[in-house]
Amino acid sequence: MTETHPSAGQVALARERFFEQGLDPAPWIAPHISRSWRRSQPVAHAAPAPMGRVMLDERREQAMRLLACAQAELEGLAEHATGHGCVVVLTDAHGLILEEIGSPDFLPKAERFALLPGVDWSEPACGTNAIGTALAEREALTVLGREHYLAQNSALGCAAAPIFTSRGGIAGVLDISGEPQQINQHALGLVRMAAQQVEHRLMRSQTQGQVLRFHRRPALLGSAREGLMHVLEGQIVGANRVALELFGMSWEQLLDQDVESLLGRRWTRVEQQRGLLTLPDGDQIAAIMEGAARAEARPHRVAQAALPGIGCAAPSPHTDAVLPLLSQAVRVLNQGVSVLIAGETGSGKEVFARRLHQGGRRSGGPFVAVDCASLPETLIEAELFGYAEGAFTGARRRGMPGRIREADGGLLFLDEIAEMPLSLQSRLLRVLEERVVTPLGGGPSAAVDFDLVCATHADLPAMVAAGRFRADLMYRVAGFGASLPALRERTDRRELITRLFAELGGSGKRLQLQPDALDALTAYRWPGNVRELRSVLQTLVALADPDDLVGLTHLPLAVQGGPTAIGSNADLPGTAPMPLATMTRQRIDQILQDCGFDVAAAASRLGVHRSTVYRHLARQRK
Ligand SMILES: Nc1ncnc2c1ncn2[C@@H]1O[C@H](COP(=O)(O)OP(=O)(O)OP(=O)(O)O)[C@@H](O)[C@H]1O
Repeated sequence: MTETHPSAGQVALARERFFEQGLDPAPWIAPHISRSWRRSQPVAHAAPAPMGRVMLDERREQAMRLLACAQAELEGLAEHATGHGCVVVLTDAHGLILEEIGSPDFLPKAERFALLPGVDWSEPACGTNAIGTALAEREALTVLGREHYLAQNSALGCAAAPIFTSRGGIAGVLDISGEPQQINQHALGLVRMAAQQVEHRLMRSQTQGQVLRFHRRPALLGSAREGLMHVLEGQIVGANRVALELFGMSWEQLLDQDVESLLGRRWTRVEQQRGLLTLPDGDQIAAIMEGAARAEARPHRVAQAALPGIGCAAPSPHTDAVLPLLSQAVRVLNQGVSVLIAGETGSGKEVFARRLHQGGRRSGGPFVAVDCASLPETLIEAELFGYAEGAFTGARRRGMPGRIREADGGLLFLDEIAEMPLSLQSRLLRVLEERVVTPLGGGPSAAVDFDLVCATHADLPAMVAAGRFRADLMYRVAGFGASLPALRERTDRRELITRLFAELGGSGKRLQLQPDALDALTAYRWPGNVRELRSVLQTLVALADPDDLVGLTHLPLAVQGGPTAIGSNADLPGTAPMPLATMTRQRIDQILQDCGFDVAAAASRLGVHRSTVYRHLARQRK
């Protein structure tokens, strides 16, 4: 984008035409600003508030790979920002600020503008601004002074660039903000280049298949300016923007193509091959095919301060036994098939759903999660399908679009789908078939397009047999079944424990998990699965002093060994295996009793959500 900036007078004129006379501001202002003002018209004028610490930590955790890969650029840009009285900001794919560093002079002002971690700077939340508008326009741009939609931001100047995923989605946004006069073409160039670097690192951190690297100038192979294609099982599953430019193709045209038909046979299934690649225009350029995620391409280590609670945030997907299932599920989801995730409580169903979203074709769209179990039956209909103005007593005056409409263009995650009331199942099925939602209380219907992922820990076929779940809906939602192993069944649990211990602060405090402790942690049955594991590890890290050796005696008694270790029969009466569900129910009852029926305490000991315990109690009452 080339930018010749309008003068302050021109912007003032454009504002008057648009805000006071309701006219098109276009002749006086950059086209992206006028498009954005029009999109921003429903935005409220209140200052956005930051989300709570716990929620923000969750969002950071979800963006772990982005944070790890962007750390070096954040630090590099911070040097420039500090020198110019500015701050650097990294957001996630939805415009939520994850990180902010920079000039101590500007940080207090940034706080006044709510330019803070945990604040949503998407266009729907804040109107025209560099972060939200770069997300909406999918390009690097500046928004200066009164070009901001909200007058309260008119003393701010920002340059932002989107960071693209290798499938054309958006992973996040890098932004430099300061006084408007500090933000110029140079700042824009810097964030644009930094975003390209982050994209390069994100792609080089792929762990499966091969990566083909190429450039017209062999000397630039290995730099962030090289073209990259990610090849998995003979198909092109990812590419960076340089590759698209060199091949003159869009992501839609390039992705999922057969690598042999595009590049010729010699580039398939060979690693460490150097040679000449023929571009569509006939030019031959230098290329290297290599195995994905070579050691030097690992994401940067994230500084402890940058990511509280997670020491070395770069996940180590080599140790992730769930990855093959995830990549299968992404493939089918990308073909429009619904995915049903099954697994015990705490086994990571929601985490899996979020990873599906991140890896899928709609990663740039919203991820909308609805927990069907936590909503009362009377509210779930309105929550899902929305309602028209004044549809029922207590309804918001202006109506509500509903979660299904919010998921348009993205992914709808229906957690605990088995808890969906029978009366609503047919309505949901109709929406899934017709892709049209009609709000409660009438009003116009809206077309919707989203990918669907559901989760359950119930036995859906048994519920169908018992007449509690519609068979047609089950077939519709369970196009592909992804069954997550319980933690005690995971073959990679030793590596997972080691990694999580490091990520949850163990590496930041330089703690060493002793072999006897690791053995006991690996042998424990983990009825609350990864959730329980995380809570035990977090406690261990919190209680340890820097440089401590963490041994067997530091572990909770239950984990130290004995009755609940894998392979022990202590949970089982006689030698007959007990169904898992019964075992889990008995354990919840036991812990509830131990805790004097304090649900919060029992949930924390079990390592599950309080809602899981409430659901368990509700089931007993039926
Ligand atoms: N692979 C993983 N790495 C790190 N943390 C994980 C992983 N999988 C799950 N967790 C953590 O475990 C906890 C439970 O995960 P999640 O909510 O996805 O489980 P669930 O199966 O949906 O649980 P429930 O059935 O109770 O809703 C969360 O804190 C999550 O961050």
